[in-house]
Amino acid sequence: MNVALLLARLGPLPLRRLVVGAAASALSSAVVLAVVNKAAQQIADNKNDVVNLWMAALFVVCVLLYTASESWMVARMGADIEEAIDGLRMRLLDRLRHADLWKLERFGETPLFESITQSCQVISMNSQFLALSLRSALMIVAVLVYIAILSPLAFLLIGALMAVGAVSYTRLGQALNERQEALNAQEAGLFESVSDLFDGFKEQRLNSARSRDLNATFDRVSATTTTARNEVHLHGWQQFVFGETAFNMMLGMVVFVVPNYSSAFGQEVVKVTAAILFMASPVFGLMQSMAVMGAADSAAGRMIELESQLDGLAEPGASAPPLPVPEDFQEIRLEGIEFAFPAPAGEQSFAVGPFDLTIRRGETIFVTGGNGSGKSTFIKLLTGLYHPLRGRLTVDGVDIGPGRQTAYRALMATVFADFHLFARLYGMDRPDRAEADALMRWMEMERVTAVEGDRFGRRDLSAGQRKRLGLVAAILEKKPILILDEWAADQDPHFRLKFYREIVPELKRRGLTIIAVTHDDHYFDVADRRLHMEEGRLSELVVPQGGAA
Ligand SMILES: Nc1ncnc2c1ncn2[C@@H]1O[C@H](COP(=O)(O)OP(=O)(O)OP(=O)(O)O)[C@@H](O)[C@H]1O
Repeated sequence: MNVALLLARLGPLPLRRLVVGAAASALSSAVVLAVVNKAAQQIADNKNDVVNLWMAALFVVCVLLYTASESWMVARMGADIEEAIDGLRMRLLDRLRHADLWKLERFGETPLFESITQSCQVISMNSQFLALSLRSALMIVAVLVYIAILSPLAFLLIGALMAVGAVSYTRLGQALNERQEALNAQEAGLFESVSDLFDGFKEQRLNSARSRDLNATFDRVSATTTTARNEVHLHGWQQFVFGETAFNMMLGMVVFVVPNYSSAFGQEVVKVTAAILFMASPVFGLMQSMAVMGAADSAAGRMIELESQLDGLAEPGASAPPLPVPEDFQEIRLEGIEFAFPAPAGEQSFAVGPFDLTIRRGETIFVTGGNGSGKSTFIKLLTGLYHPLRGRLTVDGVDIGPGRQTAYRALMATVFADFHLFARLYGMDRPDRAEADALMRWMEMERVTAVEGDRFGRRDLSAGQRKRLGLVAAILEKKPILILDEWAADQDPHFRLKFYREIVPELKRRGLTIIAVTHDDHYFDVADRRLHMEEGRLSELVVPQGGAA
């Protein structure tokens, strides 16, 4: 039981509380049955309707005990399961924050997103059924014990019928689970197609052939999802009807089979029949909650499995004790650094390096090269986001091993080509108001939005405007190294000129080491050095002298 495993992570107390609550609830309601049967028999034996007040008092106590234990158990269980989900969700997010970029890219974000949002919801909505299942199961056991006391033969026959029924019911449940898994896979496909529609909305609106083709795919995926869902409903009902039939068979056995083998049974038949009817609520409750629990349980299983998968995505040496890297470094050196993307079968893998390079403090370095030549991959290696297959990275001769990765990355502020503008300026407590305003004016953004506290007032901006805010945030970080990947690609000619002729030189004057990937050959003269990438190989080219536009 994955939900129980999840609960067990909080320590033994929640599971103990669950068992105690379920046992108290089951026992008190079984005693209610025994008291009612006994009182009814007393009235029948005495042939009068005098009420036994002791019995009445015991009845009231048991009903109150049942109500209190049931309410307490479900409320506690809800709180405990929410705490367990919160703990697991935070562990998943923590592992995700510390995941290795390259491994994460290969893993893909869909299972993570699905698990952290939908699975938590499914567990949270259905987990109280674990308490109800346990209570129902214990109640069935208590009633069976009561039947055993009344008539051992009836108990044996009913017990045997229930055992056979339970095995068949579980088998039907397994078949249902397989169909549920198939449905989950179909729904994931549907989700992917809908994401495609959102992500490519403009493209499909402009091209009716593409739109029709996309619709045909929806049609197919939606139809197979519907068939899978129908299968699940059908098997769910078949399982339920089987359960009801087995229950009716028990009643029939009590009145049509047991009396043939026990002459004394005549005195207990009414009580046993009442006991079986009393079992209807826990039996059907158990059947229903098992079906619902299946979804919660497989969601919990997915989350637990994802947790261990995320363990596998951890950065090599992530647990090494953190070591410092000098902020006033003089040079970063790459020696024989190599990296390769594994290729699908039959295709050639893309490899970069070996890179042998020294970057001196305060230099402005442009990285140029054609599309797909490996510039972004080089930047990911330089920033320590990708780990080289071979080679070493040093800062002032100190190896950037696992323990120094965090301090090394902390030297850099970046605006990647696919950068994300965060909702808040995370990691910056209170950016200096005057400095932030001056930067907004420098980026010619003061009429568009402003830094308000620790966030930008607006984020619904054009690609070029968002890049300007990204640069404001990067400068506010006050890191000695600034890394920009095709920053100016989205800028208009006026601001592109300003960026290369004014902003970059001023940032260099302030002492920043700037490494910028660029295709803007009009401005290559701005750099101190130009590194050129071709098919994963880096060479240094001569920088042209002086330019005006
Ligand atoms: N996550 C990845 N998985 C597999 N291959 C990748 C991955 N990222 C990049 N590549 C491959 O590496 C090569 C270089 O990609 P990279 O993004 O470094 O090029 P680039 O020079 O920055 O290109 P552009 O100028 O178009 O941005 C590409 O051919 C691409 O197929």
